[in-house]
Amino acid sequence: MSQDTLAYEDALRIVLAASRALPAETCAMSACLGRVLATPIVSAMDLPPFDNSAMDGFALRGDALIHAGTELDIEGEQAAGDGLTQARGGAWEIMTGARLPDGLDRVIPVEQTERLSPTRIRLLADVAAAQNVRHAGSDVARATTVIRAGTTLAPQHLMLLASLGMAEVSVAQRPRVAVLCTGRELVDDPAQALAPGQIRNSNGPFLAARLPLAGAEVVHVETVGDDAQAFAAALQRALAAGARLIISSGAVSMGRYDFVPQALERIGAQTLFHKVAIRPGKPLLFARLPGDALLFGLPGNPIAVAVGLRFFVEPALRVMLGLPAETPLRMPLFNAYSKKPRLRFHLKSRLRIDGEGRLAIEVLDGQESYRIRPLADANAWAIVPAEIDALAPGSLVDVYGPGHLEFPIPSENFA
Ligand SMILES: Nc1nc2c(c(=O)[nH]1)N[C@H]1C(S)=C(S)[C@@H](COP(=O)(O)OP(=O)(O)OC[C@H]3O[C@@H](n4cnc5c(N)ncnc54)[C@H](O)[C@@H]3O)O[C@H]1N2
Ligand code: MOO
Repeated sequence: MSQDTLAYEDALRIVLAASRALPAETCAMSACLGRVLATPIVSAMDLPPFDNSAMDGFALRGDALIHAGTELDIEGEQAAGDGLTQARGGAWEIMTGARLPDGLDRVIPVEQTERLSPTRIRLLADVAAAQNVRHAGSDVARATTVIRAGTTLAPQHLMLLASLGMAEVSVAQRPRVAVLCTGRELVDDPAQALAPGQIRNSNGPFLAARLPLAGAEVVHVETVGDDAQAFAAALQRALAAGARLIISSGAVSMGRYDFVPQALERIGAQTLFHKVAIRPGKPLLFARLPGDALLFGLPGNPIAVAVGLRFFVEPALRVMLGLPAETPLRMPLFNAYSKKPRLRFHLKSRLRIDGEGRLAIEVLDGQESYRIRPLADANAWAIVPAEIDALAPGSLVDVYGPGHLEFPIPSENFA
């Protein structure tokens, strides 16, 4: 390994140190799905807001257990939505969710009663105090923290926010990101026929699709030829569009047209590292641009782009969003695996379940960084550290989901 090739852990440390948490902004409840909460949600009210019935039945009161066989007059009716009602005993016909009339303390379900006349019932079961009553504040008490800062808001959080009547929340600003694909072989327009030597741009659509799932906002996407000047001009357009993070693909390796390092030097960027002891994606470059935007120069091979995004850009996005470092899952390996020493491998993998519902991780065939078909079959990444050369089936490996906000979803059974 050449001296300027960093271990992944050292490179990651540099990425994390260069990344800054973004300030919070206010977001309407209707638009906050998937955003990261910046300030904890503290309930300003009780949930339920009032004592109410868990059953359709009759609300009663008593100082002790009311015994089966007791007969009571029906004094009134309370349906969901009915407001304040004062009761002085007797039986009140009540519906599920209806506010318990003041003065009553328990509910007997209608099927445990016998109707003696239109105005009188007999109880067919004992009724204890508080039975079938959902008390005010029993789910959420006023002034308690109900959603922690750093939570990625999902529909179940919106259920809670809606119940609390919250119109807006404070969320971390989304990192604004630009995607620049380099290479004069690239064709963006699907309607354009490929000339000899040309290929379609697949990194651009991949990055533009993955970044929003990772919590970022894509503000600029551009394809540029193999030309340092054109690249520098595209960088300026990306910055003008508000990007604070720029992801480029290609032109960071050893070829004659691998101009990204020189272009960065020319605009006065500070290269923080170039080349990491990983596969794929070894020639990955990380720089700070004048004005403090960050640039990840991802190697052009499509799987190097996917790995660069998942294991370098996404950890930076987590810092910007105020999220802690990820903890990988530990999973038994389904198949044996061996690799080249001294490089950390990021493997296209599939989380699978066996007949008993046990999880295992299968390293897929076709790990070369130009092969995109296995990525389409993958639902996870397995990591084999630099110092390990071979693993037997059943060995535990670190597993990451397809994106830092996504849990890997196991695919069909082995059999
Ligand atoms: N002499 C050496 N050659 C290479 C080395 C090396 O160490 N010494 N490293 C190899 C590795 S590893 C990688 S990864 C690549 C990275 O190269 P670049 O970042 O300079 O990328 P390009 O040469 O521009 O492209 C590589 C490959 O990817 C295709 N590509 C590029 N952009 C796209 C896109 N937007 N969509 C689809 N495919 C794309 C491009 O056509 C090339 O096939 O260098 C190795 N070489
Ligand atoms: O690191 Mo490169 O991505 O192996 O092909």
